[in-house]
Amino acid sequence: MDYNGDEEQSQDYLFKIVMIGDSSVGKSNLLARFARNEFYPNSKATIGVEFQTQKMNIDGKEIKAQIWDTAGQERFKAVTSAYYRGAVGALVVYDISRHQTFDTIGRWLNELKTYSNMNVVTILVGNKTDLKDAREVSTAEGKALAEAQGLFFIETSALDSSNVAAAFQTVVREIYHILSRKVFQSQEQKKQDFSSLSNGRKVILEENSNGGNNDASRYCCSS
Ligand SMILES: Nc1nc2c(ncn2[C@@H]2O[C@H](COP(=O)(O)OP(=O)(O)OP(=O)(O)O)[C@@H](O)[C@H]2O)c(=O)[nH]1
Repeated sequence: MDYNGDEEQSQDYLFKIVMIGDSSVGKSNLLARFARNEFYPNSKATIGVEFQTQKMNIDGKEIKAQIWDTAGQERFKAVTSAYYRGAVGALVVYDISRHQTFDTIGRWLNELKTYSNMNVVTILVGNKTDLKDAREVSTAEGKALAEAQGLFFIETSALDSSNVAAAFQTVVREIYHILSRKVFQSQEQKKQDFSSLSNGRKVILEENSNGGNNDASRYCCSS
């Protein structure tokens, strides 16, 4: 086919997203609300690791988000490096009604930096906004930390559903846009390389749309 930049249309995208944050901030319930529209008022602490694959539509394109949830409690924590391996997005969650869960965000970000090997698209999530009277972390405080650390920011409630889908969509959309830019840039680069090689003659490139060795594949993991 002509090298027209459309070959990515036929690719499937699978993005690994990890959820981190202290115990009981609501990670499992955010995922349950997003993936199944469910909420558990008395959910138990996560033991080990769970994940859900969720189909999403971004810019008319079907994308699968493989969302990983692990225990915030140290004693239940699964093997850290395996949990982070291949992650391209992260939700770092705290509970707006417990300031101590906000104080540990720096530690979670350090862990993310240590174990993930590329620039992970990260959103800071202040959960439990339905607990208005018990709020201990202001929106301004959350926003300021996110800005200082270069993160996206959102406040959510898994209980009343507010902003839950938006939190996941923000991360997945940004990953998809970064990936699209990278694919576009590498295509432009290839075009330039070939036009200089062709010495002005017309060159038609054959591209294998399923070729694994491209920028897109680095953003994906196997299903
Ligand atoms: N009011 C309110 N409670 C919530 C919300 N999200 C979660 N909870 C409650 O908070 C508790 C802990 O929620 P989980 O989702 O299990 O928290 P977690 O972060 O996954 O906890 P670990 O598995 O221990 O890491 C449960 O009792 C939930 O019902 C929310 O948005 N609002």
